[in-house]
Amino acid sequence: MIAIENLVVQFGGVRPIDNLTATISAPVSGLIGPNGAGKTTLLNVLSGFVSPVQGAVKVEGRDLLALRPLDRVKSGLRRSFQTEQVVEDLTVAGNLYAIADHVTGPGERIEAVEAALAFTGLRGVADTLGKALNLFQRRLVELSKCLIGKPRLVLLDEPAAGLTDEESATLRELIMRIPDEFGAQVLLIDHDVELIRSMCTQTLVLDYGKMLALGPTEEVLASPDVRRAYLGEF
Ligand SMILES: Nc1ncnc2c1ncn2[C@@H]1O[C@H](COP(=O)(O)OP(=O)(O)OP(=O)(O)O)[C@@H](O)[C@H]1O
Repeated sequence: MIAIENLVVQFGGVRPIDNLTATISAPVSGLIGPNGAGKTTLLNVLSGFVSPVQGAVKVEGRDLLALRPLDRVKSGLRRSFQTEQVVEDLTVAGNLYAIADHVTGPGERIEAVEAALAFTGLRGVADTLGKALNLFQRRLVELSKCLIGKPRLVLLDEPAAGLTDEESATLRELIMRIPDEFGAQVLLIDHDVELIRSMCTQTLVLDYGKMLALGPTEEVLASPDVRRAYLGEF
């Protein structure tokens, strides 16, 4: 469970997060909102790239903001980026070991990498260099990285961007299995409202850094305020 209280992020005169209070508890939750709504900034606060000027965030009751970014990772926070961050000159397995070295004990790293490769179906390309991968494989590497060690909270920033419908469906099925198989909560940003509808039982909608709606996804997407913010896009 992620409990956000009175959170404010300020960049000069811009407030990408403007006094946000929200509790996100579903196993797979969505974070949506128009461009510039503050979605990525919120993920940046959770992962430690951005420090808020005010407010608190608790994850499973623990004060997240008191932890340094690496300690957040060690405590189970994982994150993927809009632009995937695969290291081109490392193999797929090498990319995963680079994470495992920080988050698993010496006796656990091989098992952790193998489990992630098996889950995402990347075992067959474990020895392939990052630069030889297609976009789908790169997105799967990103997801695999999030599953190394003992993830507790997985933050995904547009994980299916640029994928075909078929690839997106495969990725979606994998993400939906994460809570049961890895015991982690998932929070994902996406502009594809149908993807959010099909995956997320709970959705938070941001608009200009404020909460526009939070609740069961179907109810949230039916809200006139939310539909207005999207200017009839869905
Ligand atoms: N480092 C920064 N310095 C100044 N302003 C920033 C910075 N990062 C983000 N912003 C501004 O904060 C606001 C929210 O940006 P953010 O990237 O969080 O939105 P978003 O909802 O993720 O948008 P998108 O859907 O386009 O990715 C925008 O107005 C953006 O220009």
